[in-house]
Amino acid sequence: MKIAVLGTGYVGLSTGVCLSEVGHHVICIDIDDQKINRLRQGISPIYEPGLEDLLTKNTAAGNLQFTTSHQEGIENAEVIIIAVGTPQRNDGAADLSYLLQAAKDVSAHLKPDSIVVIKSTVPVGTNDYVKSIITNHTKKPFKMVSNPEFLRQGSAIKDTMKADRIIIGSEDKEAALKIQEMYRPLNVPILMTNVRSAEMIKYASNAFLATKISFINEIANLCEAVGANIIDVANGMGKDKRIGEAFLQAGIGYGGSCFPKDVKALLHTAGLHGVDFSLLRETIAINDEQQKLLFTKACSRLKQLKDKKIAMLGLSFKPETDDMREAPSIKIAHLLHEAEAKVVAYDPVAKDNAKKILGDTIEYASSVDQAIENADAVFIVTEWNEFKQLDLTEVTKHMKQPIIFDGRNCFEENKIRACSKIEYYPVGKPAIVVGLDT
Ligand SMILES: NC(=O)c1ccc[n+]([C@@H]2O[C@H](COP(=O)([O-])OP(=O)(O)OC[C@H]3O[C@@H](n4cnc5c(N)ncnc54)[C@H](O)[C@@H]3O)[C@@H](O)[C@H]2O)c1
Ligand SMILES: O=c1ccn([C@@H]2O[C@H](COP(=O)(O)OP(=O)(O)O[C@H]3O[C@H](CO)[C@@H](O)[C@H](O)[C@H]3O)[C@@H](O)[C@H]2O)c(=O)[nH]1
Repeated sequence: MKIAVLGTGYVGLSTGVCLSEVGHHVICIDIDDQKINRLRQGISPIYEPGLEDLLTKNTAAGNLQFTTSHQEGIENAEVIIIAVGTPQRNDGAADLSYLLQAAKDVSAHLKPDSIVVIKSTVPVGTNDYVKSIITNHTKKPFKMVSNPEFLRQGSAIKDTMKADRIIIGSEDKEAALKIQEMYRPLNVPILMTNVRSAEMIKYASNAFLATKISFINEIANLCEAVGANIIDVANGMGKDKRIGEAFLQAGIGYGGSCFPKDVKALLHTAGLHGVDFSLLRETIAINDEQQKLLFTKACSRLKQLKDKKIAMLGLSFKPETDDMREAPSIKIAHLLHEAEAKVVAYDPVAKDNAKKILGDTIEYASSVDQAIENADAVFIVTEWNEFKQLDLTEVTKHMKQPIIFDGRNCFEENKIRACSKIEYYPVGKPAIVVGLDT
């Protein structure tokens, strides 16, 4: 099938690369010529495991092309997938300006009877709105399908190739069957719905997962207060199939380009329809507080943060990505900066993106060793494998005071107790102090 993808971000690029891998002819279009130039050279503009290999392989095989020309990309395509950004507006609603421009770009070059697929996350009713825009800009017949995306950053290729489900929402059976055909080689479950249900499934899924995280974080805070252990509690809860083990990792809150904005957008949609979705307000409020947890604990333990050296391990919003959008590290860095602490951060891949947001609010180390040298405390912000594998005896030896605030519960108790001197503060579990009087 000849497919055009608009937008070579996390979603568009992963989708384009995977559809080419299963034998389709894909042309990816972006307005960012620097991205397209890099992609043409086989260089991925984002850090995403496995992406570059498939990119190089399918470009060489002739299945995958890149262009900045909407005409070149769209005029021969049977299926046009829109995967442009829908960021958050100041009032919490989704900003649809990129999408509406993309719709105009599509209508200018549409081949008759092609199918326009909206993969971007869009509020209920947006597909109908986009359909009216395209109809107003072209006389050619076309069909529309809503096909929201559920991949996670850091595992985008795996999530696309082995998706739990694909949602195809359309009022046009022929168009839905064609998109089903497009995905058939992936051999994953496909669910057909109407357009508005498809749009809602995306927001409901993200809001549910975000709420699950806020719920487990509140349980973790309660565990600390009553002397329970969140790891055992989450494990015990997760064994119940009705609850499930996934997304019960307590920590310093959710971040990223999706949960924060999508929960707010759903709340905004509810408000527009007179529904008071107070649960979502609480999900957001709990998350905002949880992101301050390490800072609050450090203030209480160290009393005065002024001129203290804090080593921040991890900047990206989760491991295996260089994405800094809504990363908890941003709030933590600002709080520490306001308290006049000296922050030295290390992240295996997110340093360049972090610099664009945090500038010289913090210093950037090029290794864990450099960050922790002579530190008064370590904050573990992102659970990169590199950090989970650290030898805590070595780490604490190089610190001024062996104090670790672990926002992602990276270490087993025996590893901590093997240290001769350490103060270790996890989330939702009792602190561990070895070899020190506190
Ligand atoms: N990032 C994720 O993990 C994820 C997962 C599922 C769904 N989503 C949703 O998918 C959508 C895209 O997210 P993303 O993270 O990939 O975005 P992104 O910001 O990484 O990429 C969007 C790309 O679209 C390009 N673009 C903008 N207007 C264009 C146009 N008119 N023609 C061609 N290209 C254009 C931009 O230059 C940019 O490269 C959003 O709606 C998001 O909510 C994201
Ligand atoms: O048990 C958990 C799981 C996740 N997180 C945090 O939640 C955030 C989001 O993580 P994750 O969902 O793994 O990454 P995303 O790439 O943001 O993916 C989410 O957002 C995407 C965009 O809509 C959806 O497609 C995915 O299905 C959805 O999981 C991160 O900050 C994680 O640290 C936790 O704190 N505890």
